[in-house]
Amino acid sequence: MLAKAVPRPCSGAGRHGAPAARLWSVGVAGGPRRGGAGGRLVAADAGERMTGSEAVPVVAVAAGKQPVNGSAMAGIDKLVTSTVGKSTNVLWHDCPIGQFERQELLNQKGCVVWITGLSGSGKSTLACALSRELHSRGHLTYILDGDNLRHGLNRDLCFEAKDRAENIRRVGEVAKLFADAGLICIASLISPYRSERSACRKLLHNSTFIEVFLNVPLEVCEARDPKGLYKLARAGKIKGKRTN
Ligand SMILES: Nc1ncnc2c1ncn2[C@@H]1O[C@H](COP(=O)(O)OS(=O)(=O)O)[C@@H](OP(=O)(O)O)[C@H]1O
Ligand SMILES: Nc1ncnc2c1ncn2[C@@H]1O[C@H](COP(=O)(O)OP(=O)(O)O)[C@@H](O)[C@H]1O
Repeated sequence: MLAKAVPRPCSGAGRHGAPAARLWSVGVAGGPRRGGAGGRLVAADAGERMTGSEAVPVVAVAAGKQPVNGSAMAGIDKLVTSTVGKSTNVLWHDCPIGQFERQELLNQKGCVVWITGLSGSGKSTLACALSRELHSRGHLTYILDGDNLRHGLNRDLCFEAKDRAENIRRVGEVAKLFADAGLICIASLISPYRSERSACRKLLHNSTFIEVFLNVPLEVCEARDPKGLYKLARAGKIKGKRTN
């Protein structure tokens, strides 16, 4: 069923000429949907459109400038920016079209099916079969396959432990975005570290996270060895194929 939602602009919206103080309030850390590490900006009057001049303060604050009394920014009582990782002065922008509205549009719930297992255990095959089946039932899916992602997003990573951990972290973040978009996201990567998989599960606190372990014995995977990786590993020609 299609959503009843009328298209509305994103956060920080306000009627042209209206005092900016009406437009924003600092919201509710740990509110119902999501939030950054610090406080977050909530559109108090999000049904109205922001004009170019009103947009300046957000840009200015996002750039780390302080509001000045009597300036165009004087009406904004308080904008809270956060330091997140290596990024300073960043702001969380909310939009009235959120996960709920997108899910309504798609008539499905966003979630992540995370398939983990040894190389050759059948992750890609299962991901593809699941995607095909769900697609035939009218569900929108997207596969995040470890092999495929290493052709682009993760091409800078190798197979040392820290790179695998970063690989898993990035895929978790992308999976979170897909689930937030309302899709059924199927992630299929070796993801050998329990701690990293748990971190991904925690990231997905707004969506269902289903972990599927393909419990296929090493000997079976090695006998399949479709890419010849086990052979190379046994010959000492590649490293880092251990899981723990
Ligand atoms: N050590 C090493 N050297 C070379 N190639 C390797 C190595 N480990 C994995 N692979 C191949 O990379 C594919 C993707 O791995 P992943 O990103 O899923 O691995 S991980 O989650 O980061 O551990 C992975 O895909 P699958 O075989 O489909 O699992 C392998 O083909
Ligand atoms: N359930 C299964 N039974 C037997 N062979 C399988 C099964 N699933 C996958 N395979 C085969 O195993 C090999 C590895 O499968 P693949 O999906 O590429 O594994 P992974 O993505 O885990 O590396 C392929 O040749 C595939 O056809």
